[in-house]
Amino acid sequence: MTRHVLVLNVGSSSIKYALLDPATGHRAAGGLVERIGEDGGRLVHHGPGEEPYERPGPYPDTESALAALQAAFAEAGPDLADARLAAVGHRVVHGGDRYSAPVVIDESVEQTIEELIPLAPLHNPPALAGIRAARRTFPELPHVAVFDTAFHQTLPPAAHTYAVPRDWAAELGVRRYGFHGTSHAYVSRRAAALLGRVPGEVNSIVLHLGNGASVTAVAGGRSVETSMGLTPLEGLVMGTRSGDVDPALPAFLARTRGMTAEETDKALNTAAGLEGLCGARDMREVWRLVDAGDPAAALAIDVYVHRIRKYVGAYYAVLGRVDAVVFTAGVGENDARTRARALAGLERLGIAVDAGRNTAPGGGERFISPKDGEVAVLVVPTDEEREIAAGAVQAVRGA
Ligand SMILES: Nc1ncnc2c1ncn2[C@@H]1O[C@H](COP(=O)(O)OP(=O)(O)O)[C@@H](O)[C@H]1O
Ligand SMILES: CC(=O)OP(=O)(O)O
Ligand SMILES: [Mg+2]
Repeated sequence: MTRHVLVLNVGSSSIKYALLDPATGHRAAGGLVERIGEDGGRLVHHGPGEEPYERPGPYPDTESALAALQAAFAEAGPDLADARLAAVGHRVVHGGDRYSAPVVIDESVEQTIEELIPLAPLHNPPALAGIRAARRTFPELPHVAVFDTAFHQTLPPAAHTYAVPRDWAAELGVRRYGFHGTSHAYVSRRAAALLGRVPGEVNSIVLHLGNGASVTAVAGGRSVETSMGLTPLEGLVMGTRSGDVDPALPAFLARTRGMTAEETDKALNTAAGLEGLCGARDMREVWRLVDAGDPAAALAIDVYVHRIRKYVGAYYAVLGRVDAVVFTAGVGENDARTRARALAGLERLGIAVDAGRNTAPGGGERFISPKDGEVAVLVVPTDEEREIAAGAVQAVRGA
C-alpha cells in the first residue's frame, strides 16, 4: 500500500473516520463510532470485507472509542502497519484567525484550540479530546489539524466585520469566521473542474446543506462571503440550529421568560431549526411529515428554502457574476425536492433547475440546470475526508 492518512472527525458523541490515499482519494476503510458516552454505543467499520464489521459498545469516552477503532482495523483490516500511515488528520471546527492552512499539532496548537472553546462550545471540546487521545494512541505519527475556518480567512474586512464597538473585535476576536471551509474549498474546486475552467476564473455559490448548513460565495477560488459567523449558529436554517434571528432575541427571552444566556444559546443550537419548527431534525423525516399533511413540517420547509433563496440572491449581488450554484452535503446531495424548492423563482437571475435532471437516479457529480442554462446548477458530493488527508500531507511536507 502507498502511504495513507487516517482522518478523524470527532464530534460530541461520535467519531467518523476514514483511511485514505491522499494522492488518489481512494478510501481503503472507513467507519463510525456512535453514541459515545451513551447507551447503545456501536462501531461500524467498512474494511476490505463484503460485510461491515460491527461491535456494540459501551464506549464510555473518546479513548475507548479509539481503542475500538484500532481493534477494528486489526481484526477486519486493512492492517494499519501496511497502510504506512503518513499522518493522522483531525477535523477542527474553530481555528480563529490564527490558521489559514492545515498545521502540524504541537502543544501550542492544542492550547489555541482550547482557547477557542468559547467560540465553538459544541465542536472544539470533542475535537480536542480526540486529538489528545489520538496522540496517545498513535504517538509515533504526526498529527495535523485541518480547520473549518481556514478557507474563510480570505473574507474581506467588509464581510467579516460586525458593526459593533470595535474593541470587541480587538480584545475578544468578535468577527465572522465562517465554517465548513474544507467542504466549500473542495466543492468549489470540483465545480470549476466540471465547468472545464481553472478555479481562479470561476465565481460560485456553494450550498452545504447537512445537519449544519452554510452557504459561501467563492470568487475566483477564494471565499469572499459566508453565512456562518462568530460561531456555527448564524445563517441558514439547520437541523437543530436557528440560523439568523434578531440579535435582540436573547434579551427578550431573558425579560419575558427569565432565560439565561446559556439557556438561550443551548436552545438556539440544539432545540431550534427544523427540530424547533416541527419536531424532526432529519430532513427525510420532515418530508415524511409533510407528506402526511403536517402543517408545522410544511412551514418548516417553507422557512428552510426561503432562507436559502434569500442568501442566493444576496450572494449574487456580492459576486456580481455567478457561474455556478452548487449543492452539497446530506440534503444538498440527496434531496431533489428541497433543491428545486430552494431555487424556484430565480429564472430572472439565470438560475434554473431542470426537473428531469434534478430527479434522475444516480449520485455523483452532475449538472441539474437545463442544457442552455445561463448559470450552471450542480450537485457535487463533498469529500471533507479527502481534503483533510491532502491538507495533512501538505502540512507534514511543509513542517
Ligand atoms: N435521501 C435524502 N433525502 C433528504 N435528506 C437526506 C437524505 N439523505 C440524507 N439526508 C439529510 O442529510 C442530513 C445530514 O447531512 P450530513 O451531510 O450527513 O450531515 P453531517 O455531516 O453534518 O452530520 C440529514 O438532515 C439527513 O436527513
Ligand atoms: C461547523 C458545523 O456546523 O459543523 P457540522 O455541520 O458538522 O455540525
Ligand atoms: Mg458534515
